[in-house]
Order: sequence, then structure tokens, then C-alpha cells
Amino acid sequence: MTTAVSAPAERRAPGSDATDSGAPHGYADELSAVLIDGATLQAKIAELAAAVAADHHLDTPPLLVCVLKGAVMFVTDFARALPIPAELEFMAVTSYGSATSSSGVVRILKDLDRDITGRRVIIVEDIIDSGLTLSWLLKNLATRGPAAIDVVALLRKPEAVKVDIEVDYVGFDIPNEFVVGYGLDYDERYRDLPFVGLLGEHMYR
Ligand SMILES: O=P(O)(O)OC[C@H]1O[C@H](OP(=O)(O)OP(=O)(O)O)[C@H](O)[C@@H]1O
Ligand SMILES: Nc1nc2[nH]cnc2c(=O)[nH]1
Repeated sequence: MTTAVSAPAERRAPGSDATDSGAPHGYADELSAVLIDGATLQAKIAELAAAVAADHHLDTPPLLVCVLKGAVMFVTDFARALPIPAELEFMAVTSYGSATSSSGVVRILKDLDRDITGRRVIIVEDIIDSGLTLSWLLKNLATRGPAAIDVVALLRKPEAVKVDIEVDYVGFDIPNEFVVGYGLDYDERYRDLPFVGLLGEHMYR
């Protein structure tokens, strides 16, 4: 089943509303806008979790494969919102040569700690941009003999729609702009923001 995908609501100036400041972040001067505030993220995650649970009536819990580092915030909130038991695994891959552009080559930085033969796997991704990482990951995990692989992604950009990959559950379709926060970084910063935002032009090096 595919859940309804939302476009983000109108963007706001950072710090202009209590819902994006769930934690003091001190980055306000560095951001140009809040794209998706914390409350909207959490509401969507609850919706995604309910949709996934409705499709997974299993004796064996599904295995959530979190794609580090970006998906770490998402997987922890998603797993806690999921009304069925699930197990967690972590994999780290990278395709980003510079801070904002893909090198086109995907590398495993940390592999899964266990065999996934016969398991129902759910890949948990923070963002699908070029689609390169996910398409590589789907092929890689498929060679390991899982019973099924589903994908849940919080954010998706327009380029990804053109790539021939099936994404079962998507949170938000967002514009083709570089976003930070809620796990997503620029040069390892901003992952700790409780919302998804845009960086001010003056911050790019
Ligand atoms: O669709 P794509 O263009 O392939 O981009 C998506 C990937 O890029 C980001 O990871 P990144 O390689 O930046 O590593 P990180 O999660 O550790 O920041 C993100 O977490 C996705 O995994
Ligand atoms: N931080 C961040 N990482 C990405 N990886 C692929 N697209 C993006 C993006 O828009 N922001």
C-alpha cells in the first residue's frame, strides 16, 4: 500500500513558531527557512507507521534497516510509532563526494550485523534525491535472500520520481533544494535539528 504523500506546508522563518523549536538549537542565523516543522514530521511519521503496520501481519517481526547516518532520527521515531514489534539493523553507505553533490559511487561504510535470509526487510531512508543510494541498496540487499524488501522514506525529491525504483511509503515530496535537519547534514552539522529546513546561502562553502 502507498500512503498519501504530502507536500510541505508553506515555509516559515526559523524560530517564528514554537513547533519548530522543540529543543534550543542555536542555528537560527544559519537557516533561511523551516520547510517541515517538528509537529508536522511527527504527525506524518505516525501515519506512515500505521500504514506499514496495517500491511505487516507477521509471525516474525519485520527488520527495519536504517540507512545511517541520515535516517537515524527518523528510524527512532518511526520504530516507536510503529504499533507492531520490529527489529532494528543499521547500515551506513555514502554516495556523497562533496557536502551537497553525489559522487555517483556508493560505498558501504558499515554493513549489517546479521544474515537477512528469509526476513521481511523494511529499508528506512531519510531522503531519496537522485535515487542512486536506494537503487544500489535494493540490489545489494536483494542478493542476500530476504523474503521481501519494502522501503519507507521520509522525504523524496523530484529527480527520484524519474528513477525506476518502487518506494512503498513516502512522507513528503519536497522541492529540489538541499535540506538539512532531522538527521540530514551539511558537512556533518544540523543533524540535531528537530525540523527540516533550508540553509542560508551564506552558509555554503
Ligand atoms: O538519492 P541519493 O541522491 O542517493 O541521496 C540520498 C542519500 O544521501 C544521504 O546520505 P549521505 O550519502 O549524505 O550520507 P549520510 O546519511 O551519512 O549523511 C541520505 O541519507 C541518503 O542515504
Ligand atoms: N543534507 C542533505 N543530504 C542529502 N542527500 C541527498 N539529498 C540531500 C539533501 O537535500 N540534504
